[in-house]
Amino acid sequence: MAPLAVHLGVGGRVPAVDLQWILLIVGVAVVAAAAGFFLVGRGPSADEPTAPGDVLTEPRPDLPDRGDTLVAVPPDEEAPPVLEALPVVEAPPLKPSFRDRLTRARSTFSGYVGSILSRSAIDAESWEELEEALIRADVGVGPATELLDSVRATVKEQGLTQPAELIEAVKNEMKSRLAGSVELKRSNSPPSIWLFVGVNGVGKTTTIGKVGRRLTDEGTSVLMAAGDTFRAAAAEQLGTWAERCGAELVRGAEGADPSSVIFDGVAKAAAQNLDVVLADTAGRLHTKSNLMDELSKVRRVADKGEGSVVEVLLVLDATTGQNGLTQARQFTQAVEVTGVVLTKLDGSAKGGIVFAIASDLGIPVKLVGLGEGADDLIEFDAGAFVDALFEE
Ligand SMILES: Nc1nc2c(ncn2[C@@H]2O[C@H](COP(=O)(O)OP(=O)(O)OP(=O)(O)O)[C@@H](O)[C@H]2O)c(=O)[nH]1
Repeated sequence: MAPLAVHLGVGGRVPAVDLQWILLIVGVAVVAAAAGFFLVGRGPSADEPTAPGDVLTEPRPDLPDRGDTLVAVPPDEEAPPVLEALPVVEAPPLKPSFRDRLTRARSTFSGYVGSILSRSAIDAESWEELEEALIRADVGVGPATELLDSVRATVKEQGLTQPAELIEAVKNEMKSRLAGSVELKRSNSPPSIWLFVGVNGVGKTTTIGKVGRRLTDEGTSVLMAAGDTFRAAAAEQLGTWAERCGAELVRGAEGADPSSVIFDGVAKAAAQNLDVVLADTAGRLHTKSNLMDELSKVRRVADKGEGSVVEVLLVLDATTGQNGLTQARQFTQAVEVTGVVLTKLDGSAKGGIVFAIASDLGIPVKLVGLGEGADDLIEFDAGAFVDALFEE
């Protein structure tokens, strides 16, 4: 090797023979380090964070689960290609449930139920608390007394002594009083006409929108007839719902005769072979006899053409409590009401009105509004409703 002089620092010199040794040692060290890297495991240790692209056997709680299938790969197999991001599929909206939306109504009941359950036996106070809970929930004095009389008879007959048994007996009695068909009828000769009636602002137009959405989603063809010619914005509102769900719309000029608008709607639906006509009517005070007469006329005229009126749905606002019962009585006299739609139950502590309607008028509650959204309408389910009221 030719003698070389290498400068170290400012003035140091290293002899050529020493330099060869240094190069040899450095070379060996590099080779040893590289071998160590490959031998001492390639994956991260259990407590090291995983790098992107790593494959896991367990889902990572810190990552959204996209449903990808992840497979463990032995350390010396070649890693699979990184998974392509899957397209995000939107989940269908969850149906609202009584359980989630009846928090206000439940809050009326839960204190009483807790107190009754905390006792060691059924005593006089248990009955008093039950009665108070029912009246505060707007079941009404008459229906509450009737209901508790039946429960007393059951308690005696079956020799019940435990508070939990008492609560179960009350729930069963409530469920049996509310049981009934919630099915919305269809006419044998289409179109089926469903008329929506009620006082101002109870949610008629919104309910028609929600019902239209449900029907069109299941493949039923729908026409919405804007029979609320009194409030201009109502027809606009209905038009928006119709557009959103792909329903036909018939509307008249402001102040037009609502009977003729609905009649035209039925005629158009018949001409186009549509299945259901959802007919809106203006909100009216049940105490105004001329307006109630107008409603009787709407009902008669709607039935004159093809198809027939198979549902007259009285829309009631659950937050008005016992007043809803007075409305129901008056509307039933003007038009034969076939079912009730109870709206705004999501914001009401007065869910008990359901019992008052069932026992006083024998009209079934068929639909329930649990919010303002298009999907916030469900069929009335007596079992789920009563269970939700009593949940602690
Ligand atoms: N929280 C809640 N709000 C509702 C529900 N149903 C309707 N609403 C609201 O109630 C208000 C009145 O609804 P509308 O559909 O305009 O009532 P209407 O009966 O057609 O009114 P009029 O045409 O004036 O008689 C609106 O703000 C709706 O969003 C429900 O189930 N829950």
